[in-house]
Amino acid sequence: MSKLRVAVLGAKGRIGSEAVRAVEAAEDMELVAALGRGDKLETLTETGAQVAVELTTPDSVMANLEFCVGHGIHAVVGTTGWTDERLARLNGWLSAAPETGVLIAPNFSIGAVLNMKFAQIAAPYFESVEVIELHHPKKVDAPSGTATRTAQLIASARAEAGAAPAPDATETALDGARGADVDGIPVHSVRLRGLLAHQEVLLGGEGETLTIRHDSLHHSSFMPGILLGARRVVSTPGLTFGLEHFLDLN
Ligand SMILES: NC(=O)C1=CN([C@@H]2O[C@H](COP(=O)(O)OP(=O)(O)OC[C@H]3O[C@@H](n4cnc5c(N)ncnc54)[C@H](OP(=O)(O)O)[C@@H]3O)[C@@H](O)[C@H]2O)C=CC1
Ligand SMILES: O=C(O)C1=N[C@H](C(=O)O)C[C@H](O)C1
Repeated sequence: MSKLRVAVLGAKGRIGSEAVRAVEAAEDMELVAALGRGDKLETLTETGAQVAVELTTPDSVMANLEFCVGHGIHAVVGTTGWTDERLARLNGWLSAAPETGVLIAPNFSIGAVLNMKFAQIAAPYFESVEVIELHHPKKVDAPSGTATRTAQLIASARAEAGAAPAPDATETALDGARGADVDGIPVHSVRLRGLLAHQEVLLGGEGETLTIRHDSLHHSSFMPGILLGARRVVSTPGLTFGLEHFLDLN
């Protein structure tokens, strides 16, 4: 059986360098390109890449995806910074390339995907819900893509169930004291040396609390999800948002 031809974009970065090693170690894959900033995207077509694993930065991801989709190269994307406007642009490119697949995964680790799923299930049953994400201090953005997605999923689960908005402070002495507001859910970001990627969803009701916590302790936690994404995206045209769709969790 021929091997899946995979390229990594952002190959010198924290997660990209780990992805290079994971693809090289996968028996059913061949690493055909490992690109850093400034490297030519044409390498992807020259090397016959079938899947590009995109692990760069929010300022680079759109140009990379425009090239990939425009050349029929499937993409597995971990890079953050997704807005409705960016998703609409990506969907526009995909509509002109109906056989091409793109997976955007806010988080590739199974524990983080389950953290989001469990939070979604629990959210309607508690009066109060808040998200705390904790990351290494070199992380480029805040809040994390995972926390933003978690809050969106929580908010839609609560809206569907007809849950009332959580009670909140009527006054704050300092801006930011209640975190960022993502669809009505407070999201708090901690940046701390020694950490990698962590998230707590705190839920509170009458006389009880529930805490759903996940810890990524090493970038290896993201690798099975990236490899699964690469294997599945080639037969999944269009945009898939969230690894849970490839884990059949929905
Ligand atoms: N979905 C998930 O599970 C995960 C997602 N992430 C996300 O992945 C992204 C990268 O994170 P991280 O590895 O920590 O960041 P790093 O800054 O360590 O890595 C990003 C790398 O991409 C390079 N780069 C920038 N632009 C381009 C380009 N146009 N082509 C090729 N390479 C480029 C950077 O080069 P230079 O240094 O020269 O700018 C850098 O080497 C972030 O958005 C992060 O949030 C991270 C972990 C897990
Ligand atoms: O930058 C990181 O490190 C991570 N980024 C992703 C995010 O923003 O959610 C995934 C994970 O949290 C690690």
